[in-house]
Amino acid sequence: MHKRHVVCSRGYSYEDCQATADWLLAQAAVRPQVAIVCGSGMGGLADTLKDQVAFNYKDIPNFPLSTVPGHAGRLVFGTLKGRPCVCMQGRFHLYEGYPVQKITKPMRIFALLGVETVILTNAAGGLNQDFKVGDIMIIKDHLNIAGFAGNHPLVGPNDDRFGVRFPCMSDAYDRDLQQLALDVGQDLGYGDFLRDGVYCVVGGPSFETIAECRMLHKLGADAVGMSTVHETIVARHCGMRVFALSLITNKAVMEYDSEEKANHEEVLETSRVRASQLEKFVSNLVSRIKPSKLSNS
Ligand SMILES: O=P(O)(O)O[C@H]1O[C@H](CO)[C@@H](O)[C@H]1O
Ligand SMILES: Nc1nc2[nH]cnc2c(=O)[nH]1
Repeated sequence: MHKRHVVCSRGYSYEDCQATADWLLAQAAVRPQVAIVCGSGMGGLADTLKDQVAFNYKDIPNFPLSTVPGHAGRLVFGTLKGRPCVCMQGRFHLYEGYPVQKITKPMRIFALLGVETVILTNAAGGLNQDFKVGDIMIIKDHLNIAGFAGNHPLVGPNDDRFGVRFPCMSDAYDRDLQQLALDVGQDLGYGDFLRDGVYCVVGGPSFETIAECRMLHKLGADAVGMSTVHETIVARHCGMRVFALSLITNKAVMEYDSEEKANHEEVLETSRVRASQLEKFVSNLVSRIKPSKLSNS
């Protein structure tokens, strides 16, 4: 094989991830069981953690930097309803110019910190015509269009210490956690705006054309965004359970006579409106997740 075809693992290797995990373990006393990734405008989730120890991404060795408005760029350790957690206040996206291995590296670091469950949140455009702006969609499956073409986070040499070469993805989103989330949503009185569906990731940063929205909907997607799927794949590859949700921040434009135009300001505004309900939803969910091993934090 020619050299230029080899995906280099420098910067993303097991040893690189271990070095960052060791640095974090030396700085923070909390031993997180749950990791939470905040979607666009949802960084307030991290502020709900108690007894916080927080790091700016720029101060964490070998960590990427956040460049998107609504993604602060802080890793926050603390407890949520007594459960030790770590929260990414700001995630990384392909369109920021990072290789897919880099945007997913935090998942591997979380696994090495001892995290068992990852909760991924995102802002997404609603393709399902029954969805309304402000709905919360529990993700039951995904479409990884970029992955079909080879832009996949597990491309490159496989390190068996993380996981197997060919991981299964038919159980990517933990079914027990989906049911638990439905129960939590019902208990909180969120039934009217709680949905489930299929999330499709695109590369971005442009929002979709009308023809693209129609195509994605026909392919079976209920919501579209530019994140989450890569993180799910890497988290599952290294053995963590995944729960993911989309906040439907805007309706995908599907008609040529529509005056609607997708924009990031509307995305952030919808996140702001639903912020406190999302925070309640996630903290109640976290408090009801059963740890598979006892914590020593
Ligand atoms: O997926 P999150 O990080 O919530 O962000 C979503 O919102 C941004 C577009 O407004 C894109 O980055 C899209 O992926
Ligand atoms: N690709 C994409 N990402 C989003 N994030 C929030 N809304 C949207 C959307 O309509 N499309």
